[in-house]
Amino acid sequence: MALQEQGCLPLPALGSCGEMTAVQGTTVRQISSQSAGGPSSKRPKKQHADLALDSVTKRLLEQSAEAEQSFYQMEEQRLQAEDHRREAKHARELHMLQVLGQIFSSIATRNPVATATPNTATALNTMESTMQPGVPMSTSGQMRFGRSSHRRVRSPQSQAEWPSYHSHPQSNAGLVLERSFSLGTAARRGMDDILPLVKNIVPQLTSKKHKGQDGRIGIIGGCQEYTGAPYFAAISALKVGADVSHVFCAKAAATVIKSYSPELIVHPVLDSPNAVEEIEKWLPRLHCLVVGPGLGRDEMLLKTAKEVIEKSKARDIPIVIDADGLWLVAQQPSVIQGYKKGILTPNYMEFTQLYEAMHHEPLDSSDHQRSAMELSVAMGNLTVVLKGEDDLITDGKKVILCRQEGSGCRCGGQGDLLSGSLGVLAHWAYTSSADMTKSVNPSVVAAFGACSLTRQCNRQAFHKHWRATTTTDMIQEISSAFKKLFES
Ligand SMILES: NC(=O)C1=CN([C@@H]2O[C@H](COP(=O)(O)OP(=O)(O)OC[C@H]3O[C@@H](n4cnc5c(N)ncnc54)[C@H](OP(=O)(O)O)[C@@H]3O)[C@@H](O)[C@H]2O)[C@@H](O)CC1
Ligand SMILES: Nc1ncnc2c1ncn2[C@@H]1O[C@H](COP(=O)(O)OP(=O)(O)OP(=O)(O)O)[C@@H](O)[C@H]1O
Repeated sequence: MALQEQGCLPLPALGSCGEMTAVQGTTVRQISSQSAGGPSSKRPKKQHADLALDSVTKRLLEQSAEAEQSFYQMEEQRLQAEDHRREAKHARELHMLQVLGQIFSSIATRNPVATATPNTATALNTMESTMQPGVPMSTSGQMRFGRSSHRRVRSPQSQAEWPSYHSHPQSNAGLVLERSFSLGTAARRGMDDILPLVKNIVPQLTSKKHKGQDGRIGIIGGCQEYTGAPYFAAISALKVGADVSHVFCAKAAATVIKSYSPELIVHPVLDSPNAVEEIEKWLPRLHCLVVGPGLGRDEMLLKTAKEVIEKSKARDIPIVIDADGLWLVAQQPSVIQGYKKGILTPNYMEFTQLYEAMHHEPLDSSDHQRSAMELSVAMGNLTVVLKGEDDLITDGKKVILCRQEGSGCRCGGQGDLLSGSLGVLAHWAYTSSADMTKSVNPSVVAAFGACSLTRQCNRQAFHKHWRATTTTDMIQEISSAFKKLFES
């Protein structure tokens, strides 16, 4: 208004109105033709020109006001249309939720002792992918698929007990839902539920303990070709908080591994004729075994690894199997099949080999969760950690996703960091009371912790080193990543 009083036109109105520009053009022409007149007619012509200018300005102001008004009208109509569209979408989503609620209730009623079999799980996954979880239901952002469906279907008891999934038949049905939703928006919710359990298993640092009590970990691996992998696993175990880390490797690898770090205890025994006896001597002192990083595929080393696994099972310690150890399992599944404290950590390639070895048919790559559960069940409900864009953890009854943000840097050796860390966490999880893990499978809790930690290390190292990130850089981050995730 003030601008108009000063004779200035509102710019947006002028800019948005073609007619006005034309009027303005006329005005300019009129003014210039009038100012081209002779000196004798100066005064009357000037008065005439002033009058013309006044009327043109008035017209311009009127048109500007009209344009402004029509602009606001159009904007109001647009907003109304958007409101209608949003309301319709909201109503459709609500309807979908009601239908799903009914379906889930009927599943729970028809099958009160339902367990999360791969098939049910897959059916639910399919629904979930149709629902595109993660999309807010309303623009207010108050209601999201995972949470609202979850409220509708789970009984208060199962909700209170989650993630305890062995105790109550109804909680099993609720669990299936939890699982299906936990793969979407509530995957983060699932993470939120497991993370406190990982925190629970971390032992207190106290002056009352002696060396070794927080973990003595053994790594079976390291040969002529691969010295980095067992080192990464062993040093990661120490950095996570184990007190002692042993590496049982082939002679050719021992001096090299020792030279990387004085912290490690290195036994050059893996290719010696009495390898099993040499390693067996140490087993009573070990809390957990990690088999496979840098093991290679030499027949003799694999045979030794197999026998060491057998001896360790008899001692009831957790056994993490990674890398070439998984090759061994693919050849001879019985070596670990049915051993509840066994944890397999395949990457996708290793997973495919294992799956096909167990099922004698090609892997259906369209449903990783189902396949991972099937593999776990076929292995006797061993915990399987399928590493990838999301890490998928299952004991055949439930699937948990770890989506801790990592980075796009896939330097070799990250899996070794994971398996070494997992060794320590598995020891802590199995020596914690059931109360601490809320009766969740300790292997699952430990696996979730190790995956989160590895990914967080990857993220932190990547922030510092970008493309140059290596596993050594990630190992440097273990201390602060661990603190951030589990001690804050
Ligand atoms: N510094 C060291 O000492 C290190 C030693 N290490 C040790 O080396 C040993 C052998 O391990 P490994 O990495 O060569 O065997 P593995 O993982 O089967 O890859 C073989 C091929 O499979 C593929 N592939 C892999 N992942 C995939 C995926 N997600 N999705 C799809 N494809 C995938 C890919 O083939 P591509 O398709 O690229 O041709 C890859 O080349 C083992 O003992 C290990 O501990 C490592 O720990 C690294 C650090
Ligand atoms: N596409 C991905 N996006 C994000 N993180 C990933 C991705 N793939 C793997 N990771 C992470 O990297 C870690 C190691 O997985 P990876 O598949 O590299 O194992 P690996 O091949 O056995 O490793 P290694 O090189 O030690 O043999 C896992 O914790 C996983 O979370």
